[in-house]
Amino acid sequence: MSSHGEIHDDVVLAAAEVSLRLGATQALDQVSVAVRKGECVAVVGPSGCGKSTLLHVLAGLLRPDSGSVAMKGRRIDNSSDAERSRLRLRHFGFVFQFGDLVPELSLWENVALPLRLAGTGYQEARNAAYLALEGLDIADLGERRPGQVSGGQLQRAAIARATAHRPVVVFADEPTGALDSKAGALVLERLLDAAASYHAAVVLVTHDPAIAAAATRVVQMRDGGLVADGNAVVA
Ligand SMILES: Nc1ncnc2c1ncn2[C@@H]1O[C@H](COP(=O)(O)OP(=O)(O)OP(=O)(O)O)[C@@H](O)[C@H]1O
Repeated sequence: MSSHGEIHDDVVLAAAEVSLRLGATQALDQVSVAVRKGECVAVVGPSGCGKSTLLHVLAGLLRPDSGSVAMKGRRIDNSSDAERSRLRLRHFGFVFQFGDLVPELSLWENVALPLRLAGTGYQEARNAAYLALEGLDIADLGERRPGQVSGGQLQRAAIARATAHRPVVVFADEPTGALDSKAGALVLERLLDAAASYHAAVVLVTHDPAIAAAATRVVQMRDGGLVADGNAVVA
């Protein structure tokens, strides 16, 4: 039995005392954090404090040097690269600042891509993609390529792609960074709505206090460690 066995059922993702050295930097130092179903955890702190590294470790993109990461009580940090890729495709969604949609594919094909890679059939993936685009009010742009839509529409397509397969956790690293604050708040609202519609948890890295205020919980980092973990003041 892992050390996560006793954790409450609502915990979908838990890091226990994770440490990771990157080059000469102790990027993570004994960090423990649990993410519960349906909550939005904002990870904040000064540049270089380890926010993105924590997100990457929680998402199974990086392996910690020590400590453990578990999804729904099952260790993921010590599984093979192939297993972690499969897990990410099926159970996690990602939204990054500089959107990484494939330029040669239409928006709906981009949204369907994680589903197709996870083995979903063409028609089912297409339907799920259009449903997600519909939810973000851009179904009419489904046939366009990323180069043929605005920045805000691109962000919405990225949210559709991150949520169409109904992941357990959506990871967002500065998802609103390239937008002005009004557009940024709207994008975040859409992300939280999309996640809330099926109780997905959101782990959000941001340097923007206004964005963090929309989260249900704020985790503050400094020098690779957590310095605060508590409820956000909801504006
Ligand atoms: N591949 C790497 N090799 C060496 N050091 C790294 C590497 N990646 C990150 N670091 C260092 O690890 C620390 C944590 O980086 P990380 O990107 O997690 O910080 P962050 O809080 O997300 O920063 P920012 O807000 O500026 O994006 C930083 O000091 C960074 O310079």
